[in-house]
Amino acid sequence: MADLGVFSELKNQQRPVRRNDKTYSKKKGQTAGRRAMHFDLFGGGTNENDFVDKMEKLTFSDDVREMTVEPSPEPILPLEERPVEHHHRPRRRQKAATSTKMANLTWLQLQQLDPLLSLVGQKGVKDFQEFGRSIGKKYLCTKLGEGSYADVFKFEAKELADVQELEEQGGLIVKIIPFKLTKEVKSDITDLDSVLREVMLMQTVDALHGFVRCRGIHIVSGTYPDVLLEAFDTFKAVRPVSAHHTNPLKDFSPHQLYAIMEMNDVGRPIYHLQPLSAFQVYDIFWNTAMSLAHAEKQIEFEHRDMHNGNICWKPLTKDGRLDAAQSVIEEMKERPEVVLGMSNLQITVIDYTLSRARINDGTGGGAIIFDPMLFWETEAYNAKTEAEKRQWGTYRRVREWARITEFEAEEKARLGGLKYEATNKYERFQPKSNLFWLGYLLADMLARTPAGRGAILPGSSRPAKDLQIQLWAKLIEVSAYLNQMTPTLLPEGADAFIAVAMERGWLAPADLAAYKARAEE
Ligand SMILES: Nc1ncnc2c1ncn2[C@@H]1O[C@H](COP(=O)(O)OP(=O)(O)OP(=O)(O)O)[C@@H](O)[C@H]1O
Repeated sequence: MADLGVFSELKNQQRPVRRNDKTYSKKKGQTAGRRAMHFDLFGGGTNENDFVDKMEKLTFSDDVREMTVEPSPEPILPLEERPVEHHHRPRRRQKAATSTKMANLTWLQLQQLDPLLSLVGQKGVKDFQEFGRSIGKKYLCTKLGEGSYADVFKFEAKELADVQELEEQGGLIVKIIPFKLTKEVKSDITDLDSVLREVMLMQTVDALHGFVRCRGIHIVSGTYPDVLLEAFDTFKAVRPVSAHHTNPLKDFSPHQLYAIMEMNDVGRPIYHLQPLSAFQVYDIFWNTAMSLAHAEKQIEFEHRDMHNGNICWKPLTKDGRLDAAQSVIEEMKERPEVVLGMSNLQITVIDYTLSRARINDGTGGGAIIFDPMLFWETEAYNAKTEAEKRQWGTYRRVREWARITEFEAEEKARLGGLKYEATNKYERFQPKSNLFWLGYLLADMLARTPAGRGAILPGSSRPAKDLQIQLWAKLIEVSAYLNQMTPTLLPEGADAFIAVAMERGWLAPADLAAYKARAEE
């Protein structure tokens, strides 16, 4: 399939990031805006570098701080409104390293942290309590959600004067990932390598349209601050179905290491959006497909875990509109040239824990970041609901394709009489995985869509009705294509798929142009 090069004109704004410690220091400095936000979270008013210098002294010590903490009493739990409709990968959160382990860090272990600290521009490990004190002064914290590894909080400015500024910067979300230096087979706390990978991926996709902005990353150690513990408890009380993590004071030692990622607020996961209109599904699906296509070209990106908790939406405009404007569908006289964007949803792909990308170092030969997905080699999860089957079926499809590609590479080498260079199968660039996840995404949304009359927005004019019927028909066709076609016959990846979609009339050239215009803004 001819590559239309539809994304080649978009500027490559990647910040070069290198893997080897010699080159970490070459990483571009943060912009003033970023630094300001970064600075805020650790108690503004002084030079951040002074603070970093102070923090430098805050490296691990051998003295074990004895600490008995009474857990806060669990409040009476009201029923959560609705259950989560996606499932995190089966990694139980287990007891973290004990305080003795943390206190016994050797010089070698401290050396281990060095690449991560260099990557985030830190000279030492910061103090988690200090972080808590400074954010507590300025922000109200709400826990938004949790994943297999992390807790995610939303920060809202307390002072009216700061509210607008924060809003203009796109809000403030903080993901807190406890991690340890070593990989243990039976532990589910993230290890240093995984954090390094996620940090590098965050920094790499940061400049790409349709991906979350990374404002800053901090490496801290210490006891979970009260301000976050309160938010943690409230979440458990209000959303017991989603709250799986136990109180961090119970789980973690006072020397626990955490990576804190500051991001812009990209709204809520799409599983919250129901029922979905044709305009919404069209926008969510094609925006995601085009963002993936662009990322494939720029950084050989594969998401590999794009379930419905990892795509978020929020209104594009300040009026908060979340679907086609009533006046537009009532007064529509003919099909508009541009359909993309009618729902007014801004779509962002998040969570790159399992993602694969080539770090852009400006040479085209940057390091490849990938998760070996060892946990997924043997499968123990028994999917029950249709939604679970869709999600787990997609992990399986990705794995099968990786196995086929590996087998083919071996065979090719054997037939050519060449020595087979063993490569981890997840290291290879197999953008078809993006197509499998796009197939999942569309099927998931179509399954949550009302049938018959409910599929058409009330008050629609005849042309608006026809447009919605047409959009649904095409989306169903695309879903069948992505989900029923044998993988070998599918295009190479999302980029090639966009070309097919244009040829088949599933995506209008004007919509592609509208996407590009927004991406270049
Ligand atoms: N930038 C953001 N803006 C708004 N909400 C966010 C943001 N980042 C994360 N969230 C919320 O937090 C939840 C968990 O985040 P995330 O998926 O990154 O965690 P995780 O531990 O890596 O999850 P997983 O188990 O899927 O690997 C998301 O489903 C989303 O609701």
